[in-house]
Amino acid sequence: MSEFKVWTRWRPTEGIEAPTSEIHCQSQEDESQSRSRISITSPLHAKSLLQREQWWTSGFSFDGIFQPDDSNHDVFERVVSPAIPDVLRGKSCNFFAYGHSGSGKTHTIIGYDFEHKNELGLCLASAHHLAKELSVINAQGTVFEFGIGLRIYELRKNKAIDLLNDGQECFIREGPDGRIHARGETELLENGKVRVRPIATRPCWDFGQLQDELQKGLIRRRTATSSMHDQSSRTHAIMELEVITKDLLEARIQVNERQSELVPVGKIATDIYIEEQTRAILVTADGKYVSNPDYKIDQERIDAAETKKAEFESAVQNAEECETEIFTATARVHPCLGGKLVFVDLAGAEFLSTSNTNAIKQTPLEKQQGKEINTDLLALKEVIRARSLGQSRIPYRSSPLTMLLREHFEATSDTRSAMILTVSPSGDQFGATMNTLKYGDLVGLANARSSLAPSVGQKKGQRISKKNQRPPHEILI
Ligand SMILES: Nc1ncnc2c1ncn2[C@@H]1O[C@H](COP(=O)(O)OP(=O)(O)OP(=O)(O)O)[C@@H](O)[C@H]1O
Repeated sequence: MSEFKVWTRWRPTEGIEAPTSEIHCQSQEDESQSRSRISITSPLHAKSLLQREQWWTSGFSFDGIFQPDDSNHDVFERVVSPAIPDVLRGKSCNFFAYGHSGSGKTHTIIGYDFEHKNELGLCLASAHHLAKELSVINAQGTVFEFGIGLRIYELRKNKAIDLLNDGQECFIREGPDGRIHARGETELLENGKVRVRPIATRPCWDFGQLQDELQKGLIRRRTATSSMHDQSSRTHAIMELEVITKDLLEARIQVNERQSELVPVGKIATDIYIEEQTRAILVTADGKYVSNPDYKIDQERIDAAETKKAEFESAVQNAEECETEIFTATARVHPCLGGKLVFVDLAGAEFLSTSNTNAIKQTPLEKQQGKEINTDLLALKEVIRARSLGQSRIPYRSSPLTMLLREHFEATSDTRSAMILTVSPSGDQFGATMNTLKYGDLVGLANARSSLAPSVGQKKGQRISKKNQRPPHEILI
């Protein structure tokens, strides 16, 4: 069974945010389950809020709470570091950051200080750690050199924007094999060949190279101005780190080439079949379809086209087998090939609720975006819930986000994944902070089957944890 944890991270107040207007926060730990609940109260000056909007308490949904003085390194050590051995076993581990604009998602996932290793965000700290582990494996003199393949893309509606390939738009589709592919526009090549490129993978052979590529990709990340914030993250950004070798990347190029060659041949076979069937049918004056007595289907022509198509299908299959063989051969030396860390910076919490006070100011476009983001976030929660309940049917098809993440989720059996909710203690952000925590509460409760929480003080063995009694979030009860 895979493990999915939900963490909360409070960011410090910034210079202009007066400490007097901080959200009052308390946490309570259920030691039997090692889970915490959070209560927040709006600062007294927020008179504009309705009574029910001034106080909120969660269930025992959170696996841990990071305080404003916890460093990125502290977060990495507790959240991601335990997953690195899984990645080195060739597994996937997924990490989601969710929070409103300015709450600390970028600080948490990428970081702003690249000089001090303690301040690297989770993605870069993981890359640093992984690169070190791979260099140890490579130094053992194996015939394979392992590196990290980097992919960065963002999800806008039902399209993936490839940030390492000039922002190429990729369409998310389910293939005949039931797998989800994100592929670019169809390119027409010579000899009628057709090519559709997958999301680009940048091979990185050391940490410095990866850091450069990541920063270049993120510069392209779209941010848009909105009526609510100077800058708002309205898209989900996905960063994948995969253990690769040159041979693996080459084999994937070959699969893509063979698939490109198959497309026109497959189309010709389909066209010939349809043409023959159409000629063999007549439409009568009263609109009925009857067989055409003057035409005999040219079965030889259909068979010839199908035979050619089968040749090309077999070439695709051979190329796919070569890719599989690379995994088999590499696994004899080390199982790390294909291991992945996936970081998802989810679109902002300001778009979660359509009933919050900010929503009134939303433009029609922002409202539409809000609905789409809402669909994605709720679908994600349902997928996490269905997986934790061990259900046979997981609703991946409910949204483009879950379709796209399906492959990663499916590779996460018996591995560790987590969601980090980034929140601001600023009183002005109370509504957005509450929305973020509410979403984390839904995910956490859905995820923890047995932890439907009673109200405060109802259950023995629960007490306010001393370790959470740190400023600036004072204990109110
Ligand atoms: N835990 C933290 N410790 C110190 N500073 C932080 C922390 N979290 C956030 N900050 C600071 O707060 C500011 C906003 O953070 P950040 O840019 O990460 O927010 P964001 O959620 O990514 O916003 P957006 O969605 O608009 O891009 C930055 O100046 C960042 O350095």
